[in-house]
Amino acid sequence: MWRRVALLSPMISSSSRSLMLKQAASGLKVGESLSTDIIHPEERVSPPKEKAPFITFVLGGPGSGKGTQCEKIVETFGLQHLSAGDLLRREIAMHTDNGDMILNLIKDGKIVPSEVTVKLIQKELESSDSRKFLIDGFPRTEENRVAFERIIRADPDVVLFFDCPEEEMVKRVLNRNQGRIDDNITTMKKRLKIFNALNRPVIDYYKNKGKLYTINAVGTVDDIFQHVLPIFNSFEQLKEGSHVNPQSHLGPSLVENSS
Ligand SMILES: Nc1ncnc2c1ncn2[C@@H]1O[C@H](COP(=O)(O)OP(=O)(O)O)[C@@H](O)[C@H]1O
Ligand SMILES: Nc1ccn([C@H]2C[C@H](O)[C@@H](COP(=O)(O)OP(=O)(O)O)O2)c(=O)n1
Ligand SMILES: [Mg+2]
Repeated sequence: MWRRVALLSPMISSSSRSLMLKQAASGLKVGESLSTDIIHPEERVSPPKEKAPFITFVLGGPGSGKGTQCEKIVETFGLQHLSAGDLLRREIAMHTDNGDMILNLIKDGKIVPSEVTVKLIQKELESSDSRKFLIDGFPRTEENRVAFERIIRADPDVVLFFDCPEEEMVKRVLNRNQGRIDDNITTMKKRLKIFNALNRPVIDYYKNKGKLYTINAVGTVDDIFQHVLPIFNSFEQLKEGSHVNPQSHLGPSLVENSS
């Protein structure tokens, strides 16, 4: 579990980490007392080097098909899907302390404070046994992005951007039929404005870092997935343990890595 990865957990201070390591080295369980605090360099144990988890951010306007493509990626490559929107909607459904605040923001097409969303994502990451994640609908703002870096202390390996014309996104959202409070034309117009103002800078940020894969999100679900496949196929660590043997039907030239 991620919880065990001291390197990625800002909640474990370096001093308590070193205490835990000393205790592990001496055969004591965490929590049992240690008689001395002095440890000689030659006695130091290195922490086991766990590989950082593989993180994909999935970006795109409302209705661009993020959730739909995530389902297909999960089926093929076995990544764990974390939808920021689903996590927030779960807070509303569970009537948590933040539930009403989240409901009002979502109804109005606005973005929930980053701290709230990142903490929800953090809980999921830390309680998961998976080592590869699809974080869908996040980061939606530069503030989201910076909060993730500060709290989770990790960077994405891949950033997918499903590029879809507004007209098509509006059509899809109005036909989504999932009973969502924000699937109406008034909220959708607000969401598109916020997407253009706040999500575009995040997309540009990852483009400049060479991590952005822009995918034309118009076409059938299967056609679009054919453009997603080669991206994930190019990462060896995703092939191990994937649910099916992923076949790449397209050459990489059809995927635009906008670096
Ligand atoms: N390629 C596509 N063509 C037509 N409709 C699509 C396509 N991909 C998804 N949809 C539909 O559009 C709606 C929005 O898709 P969804 O995956 O929820 O988008 P997002 O998560 O980006 O908001 C859903 O009803 C979905 O079934
Ligand atoms: N990082 C995020 C993700 C979603 N939200 C809120 C605001 C969004 O309009 C809603 C719905 O997000 P969701 O990703 O489910 O929406 P779409 O699938 O793109 O239609 O949740 C947020 O405040 N911050
Ligand atoms: Mg979605």
